[in-house]
Amino acid sequence: MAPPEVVQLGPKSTVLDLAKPLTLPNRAYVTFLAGNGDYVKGVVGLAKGLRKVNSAYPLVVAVLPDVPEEHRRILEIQGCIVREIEPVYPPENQTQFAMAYYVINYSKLRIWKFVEYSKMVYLDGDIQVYDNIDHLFDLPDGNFYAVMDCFCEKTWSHTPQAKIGYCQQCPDKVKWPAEMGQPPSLYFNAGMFVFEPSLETYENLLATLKVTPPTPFAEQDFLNMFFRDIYKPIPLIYNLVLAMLWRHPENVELEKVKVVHYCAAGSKPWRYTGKEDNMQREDVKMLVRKWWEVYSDESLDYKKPTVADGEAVGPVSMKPLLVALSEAGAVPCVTAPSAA
Ligand SMILES: O=c1ccn([C@@H]2O[C@H](COP(=O)(O)OP(=O)(O)O)[C@@H](O)[C@H]2O)c(=O)[nH]1
Ligand SMILES: OC[C@H]1O[C@H](O[C@@H]2[C@@H](O)[C@H](O)[C@@H](O)[C@H](O)[C@@H]2O)[C@H](O)[C@@H](O)[C@H]1O
Repeated sequence: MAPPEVVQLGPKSTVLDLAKPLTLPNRAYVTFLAGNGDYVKGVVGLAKGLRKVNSAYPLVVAVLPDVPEEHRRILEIQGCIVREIEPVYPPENQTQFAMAYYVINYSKLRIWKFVEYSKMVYLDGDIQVYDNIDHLFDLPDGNFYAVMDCFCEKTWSHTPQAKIGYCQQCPDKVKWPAEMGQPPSLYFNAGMFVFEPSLETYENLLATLKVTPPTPFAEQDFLNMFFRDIYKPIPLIYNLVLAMLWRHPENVELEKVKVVHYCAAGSKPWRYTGKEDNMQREDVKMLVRKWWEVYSDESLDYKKPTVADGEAVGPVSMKPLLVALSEAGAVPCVTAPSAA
């Protein structure tokens, strides 16, 4: 079976027509925060990680009403743009089909309403960015970009693919049997994706959800169904689902990974105890330490820029404009982030 076509990210080449007015691209990273628990630490870490890699775009945090004012203030002090959203619940009396813990994740769908942005990169709060990924915003419009997930963890034991040992990460190891029909469509992890906010898409998402019974992986299953025709896999360096380290080490070149997703049981750095399966692995312990190095680094705390600093006042950086101008040869070179 031919390996899935994974979008390759080549060097950026933008020719700018200076005759046209230069406008800052309205782009942003976005994450989702629910509850009054400790996920706020994950989001603070993400905000500091994006700053450490000189991301040109702000971080929007979509918060549910149950996120306390104190947590919202912490995020604003870290330069985040905090936006309250209403929860999204799947059809009544059917939520027992979704893993209860995931039902709240349907609320992620509200970010399609953020139409003041033309392109956004969604990142879960348990994700950390260790290398600049701004070039993802330049991927062609009209598609949904995300990294393929893995079906091998126990959380997938309910699925036909897990029952026969099939995984899209190694489709030739256990081939999908012809008698079971077509293999499952390529399936992405919904902890990270590149998308274009749109009211039309948003309305369509909610209308479709109303007639779609929940399934175990909640909004992740739903988004995979909804975007299956325009889903384009991108390399796993943009969302290393931690279990890939022990499930498919042959697919992982850890030194090239730009984004780490601490989604394996016990791997959330801010509550790490090392007691769960695989949590004593040297690579896991190194990645948890790496997360804490960013989270604890006070030099990465947000410092409100002033006009005197030559930066825009507020969380929007001048970098996109400077990069654009330098590519047009209009100002001394400001290097755009390297492509993957
Ligand atoms: O109590 C919660 C549970 C989830 N989340 C948000 O929803 C995302 C997805 O949930 P989780 O990380 O638990 O899913 P995983 O990727 O670990 O399966 C988190 O990263 C957070 O951004 C949250 O803010 N509070
Ligand atoms: O609500 C469903 C969630 O589904 C996904 O998490 C899963 C998935 O990655 C599995 O493959 C892992 O086995 C599992 O541990 C992990 O929790 C997304 O990361 C998360 O954002 C969210 O959409």
